[in-house]
Amino acid sequence: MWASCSRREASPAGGSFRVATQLLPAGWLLLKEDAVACASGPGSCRNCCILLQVQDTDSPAACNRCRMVLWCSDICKKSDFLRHMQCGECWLMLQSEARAEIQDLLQEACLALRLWHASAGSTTRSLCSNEALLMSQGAPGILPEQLQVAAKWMQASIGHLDVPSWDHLQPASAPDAAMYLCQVITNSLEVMPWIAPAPALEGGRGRFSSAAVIYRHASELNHSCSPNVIYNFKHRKGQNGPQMALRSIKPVAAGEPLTISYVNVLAPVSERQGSLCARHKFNCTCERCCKELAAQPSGSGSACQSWLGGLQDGIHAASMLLFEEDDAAGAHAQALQTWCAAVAKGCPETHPMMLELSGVARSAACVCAMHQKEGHHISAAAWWAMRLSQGLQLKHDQGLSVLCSEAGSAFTTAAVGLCNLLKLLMDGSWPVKQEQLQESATMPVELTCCSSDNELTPAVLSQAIAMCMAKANRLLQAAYGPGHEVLEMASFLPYQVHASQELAMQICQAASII
Ligand SMILES: C[S@@+](CC[C@H](N)C(=O)[O-])C[C@H]1O[C@@H](n2cnc3c(N)ncnc32)[C@H](O)[C@@H]1O
Repeated sequence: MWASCSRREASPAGGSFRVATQLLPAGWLLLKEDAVACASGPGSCRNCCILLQVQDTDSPAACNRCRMVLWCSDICKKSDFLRHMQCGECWLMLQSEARAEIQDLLQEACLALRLWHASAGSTTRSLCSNEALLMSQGAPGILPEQLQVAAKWMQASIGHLDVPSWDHLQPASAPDAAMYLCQVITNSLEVMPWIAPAPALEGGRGRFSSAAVIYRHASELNHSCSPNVIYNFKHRKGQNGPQMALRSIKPVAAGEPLTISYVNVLAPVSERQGSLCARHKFNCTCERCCKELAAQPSGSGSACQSWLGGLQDGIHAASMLLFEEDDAAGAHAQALQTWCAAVAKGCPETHPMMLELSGVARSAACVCAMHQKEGHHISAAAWWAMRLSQGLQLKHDQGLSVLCSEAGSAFTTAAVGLCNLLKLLMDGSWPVKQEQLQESATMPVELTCCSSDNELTPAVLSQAIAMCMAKANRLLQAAYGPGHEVLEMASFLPYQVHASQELAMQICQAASII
C-alpha cells in the first residue's frame, strides 16, 4: 500500500519527503511497520517499552551484567538481550563516567547504538541527520561539544565489542557515530506516555513510558501542524519497539505531501515552534505556522485548557481506533471522524454541549488506553459506552466491561448513530427531519416524537439523548441480557463559559485543523 500510494521526493533544501501518488480518501490505513530501533525511557521494558509498573503477571528481569537495563519479562529479555550486548549499550551503561557525562543524551546515545546495530552500517544512511547544522550550532538544550562527547562514548562502546565476530557489522568510525546520533535526534518519534486524566488510569494502568523510536518509512514524513496523516503505536510483548500505523485523516490529493505532527497540534503556535525546536531541532515552516505567526507575531494566548485537553484526548482516542484495519474498525473510525469534526466546529462559548463532549473524549481516551494495554480489540462500543458512562452515568459494573471487550457489537451501530445525531445537532440542523434520519441506514434513533421546537434547548437535547439511551438499552439487553442498562441520565444543563471572543476564536482556530 505504502509503495503504491506514496513516493519519495527530494526537497529543495536537501533531504526528502513523501507525497501521495493518488487521491487518498480520509481514513485509509496507509502503512503498518515495525520499529527499526527503539530506546525506552527509564522504568519501562527495554524491549517492548511497556511501563514496568503496569505489568500484572510477570516480574521484571534485569541484565545480569550491567544491572541497569530492565525487561518486563523473560520473553522480552530473551528477545532483546543479544541486541543489548551486541550494540554496545551494555558496555556503555556499565561506565559510570559516561552516564554522568552524557546523562542528558544517554537515551539518544543508546538509540543511536541500536540504530547502528540494526542498520548494519548502511540502510539508514538515507535518513536525514541535519548533522552539519547540529554539529556546528548545536540546538536548543544541546551544545555541539555535548554531541561530540556522546559520539565519543558511542564509539568507545562499539570499540569494546568483538565486532568482527558478528559478520554483518562494521565498527563505526567517529564521524559515523556522530551521524547516527544526529539521525536519532532528527528522526526519532516519541511514543508519548499517557497522561492519566481520570480515575480509570490511576496507578499507572494503561500508561506507557515515553520511548524514542526510529521507523524506516514513517521517519521520512515531514511535520505539519495541520497534518493529513495520523500515527499511532501498538505495544506487543516480545517485540522490539511498538508497531506503528499511519492513516490518512483528511482527503489527500495526488502530489500533496504526506505529513504527520510531531507535537501537540492544539498548542498555540509559540509552544509548537518551541517544542519542535527543542526536541526536533528545526523551525517549523508549515503553512499553518506561517499564517499564525504572520497574524499573531507573539504567538501567545491562553486557551480553554479543559476543552482543548479533552479534544486532544479525543484525537488520541480516535488514533487508537484508527489503528485497527478490519471493517468494523473502519466504521468506528468513520464514527470518530464525524464526531471529531462535529466537536471541532463548536466551542464552549457557542455550544453548551462542547464541555460535555470534551469530558467524553477524555474518557474515551482512557478506555482506549486501557484496551491498548490489555491487547483487546478496541471497539467503538468502548467509546460509546464511555460516552454514556461520562455523560449519562452508565454504571461501570453494569455492562461496561462486557461492552468494552466486544468487537463489532450492536453498539457499533449505536455509536455511529449517535455521531450522526451529534453531527446534525452541531450543523445546526435542528429539528432533525425524519427524512434526514432515514437517509442514514446506520442511524438507530427514532426522533419522530421529539420536540417540534425550532430551538435546541437543553430539554430538547435531553429528550433526544433519552431516546438514544432507550435504543441503547434495547441493544444492550438484546446483546447481553437483562441487567445491562444505562441507568440514569445526567441533566444537560447549559454550561456557562465565560470566554472572551478572542478566546473563542483561538479555540475554533485550533479545532479547525482536525
Ligand atoms: C523526520 S525528518 C523528515 C524527513 C526529512 N525531510 C528528510 O529529508 O529525511 C525531520 C526533519 O525534516 C525537516 N522538516 C520536517 N518537517 C518540517 C517543517 N514543517 N518545517 C521545516 N523543516 C521540516 C527538519 O529538518 C526535520 O529535522
